[in-house]
Amino acid sequence: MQDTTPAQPPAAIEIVALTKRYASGKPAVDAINLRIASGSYCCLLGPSGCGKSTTLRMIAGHESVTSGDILLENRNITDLPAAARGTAMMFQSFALFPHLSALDNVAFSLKMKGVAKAERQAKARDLLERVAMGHLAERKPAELSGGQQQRVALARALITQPRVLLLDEPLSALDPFLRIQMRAELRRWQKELGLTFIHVTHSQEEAMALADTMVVMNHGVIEQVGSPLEVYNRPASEFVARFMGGHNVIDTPDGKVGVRTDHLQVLPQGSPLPWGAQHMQAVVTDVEYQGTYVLLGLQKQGVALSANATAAYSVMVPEAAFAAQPYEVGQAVQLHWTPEQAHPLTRPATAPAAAPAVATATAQAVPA
Ligand SMILES: Nc1ncnc2c1ncn2[C@@H]1O[C@H](COP(=O)(O)OP(=O)(O)OP(=O)(O)O)[C@@H](O)[C@H]1O
Repeated sequence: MQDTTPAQPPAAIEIVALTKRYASGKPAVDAINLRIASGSYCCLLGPSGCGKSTTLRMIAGHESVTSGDILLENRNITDLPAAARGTAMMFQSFALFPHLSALDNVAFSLKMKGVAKAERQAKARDLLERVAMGHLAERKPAELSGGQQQRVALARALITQPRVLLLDEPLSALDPFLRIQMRAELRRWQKELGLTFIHVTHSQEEAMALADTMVVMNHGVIEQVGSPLEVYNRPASEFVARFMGGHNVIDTPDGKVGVRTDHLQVLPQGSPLPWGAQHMQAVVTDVEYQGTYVLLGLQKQGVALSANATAAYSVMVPEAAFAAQPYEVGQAVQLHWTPEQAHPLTRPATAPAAAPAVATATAQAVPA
């Protein structure tokens, strides 16, 4: 019989039951399974201490593995030294040598390998040209802007011709404006080079902007793997819904559900509800003007409000709708939503993932 199963894109990295235990107690990374498609941009995302950097360092070979396996294009690299893996790492601070020119920084690893000066400098110059830094090749890092240093760091990582580029918070040293600009450059480089990028970040916004696939981690386990659209629209757990932001977690008789702040609707008390709508009574606790919309903070009716209490629910009301029907702090209202807009949150916030099948991180577009 013919096999009609769609072929999976080849995996650049496959992680099988990978565990890291630093000391007794809960592992920093707890038996995670993950498959990262070749040529994709994958972001490992999660709060501080969730195990994302440890995972990246184990892939890089900068951290030993307690148990489990790491495969790069079907080659088991778990116990190989970092330089023999086919990966390269780009760090948060770029880690450029301050006393070396951009050219010598890029050529450095070839020098360590004993490559002749003319050859290594030609390769380094070629890579600096590729990242539009050829004209600044003789400058020292201190004479370069943050964005230029990042380009040098990228060229330096690429000179070893890695199959997979690992990026540990590569944008966090940049100011907010430059961060957004360099984010776009990283994305463009990844597509142009056709390499697999694995990028660690704690920023939801950064991961959403960059990733083909987001891997959301918490307490050493993977909570969810999916495209930014899938993760944002269908958070799998209460943790993911709260961590991604823009969602309300609502207790219903059938369990907790997630409803986006722009999908939750508000009506004055006593107004007729749309047919089939699910609803609850609430009190307005905050009214914030945000330009194109007004953000209402609300609390379930009957819950005592203290001065420092944060709103339990948020609703985005378009500016024009708020002008037509304004709301005030202290006002009793009805919140409603359609069943289609409510996504069941299957797991409690801190429970470890159920025994996972190998989660697959697929590319949306795999450049040649
Ligand atoms: N060298 C180490 N020795 C002992 N514990 C460590 C070590 N490195 C990390 N840990 C612990 O392992 C857990 C995961 O750390 P990890 O650095 O991977 O988290 P992270 O998600 O990258 O956090 P951050 O965003 O703060 O860097 C944390 O509880 C951390 O304290």
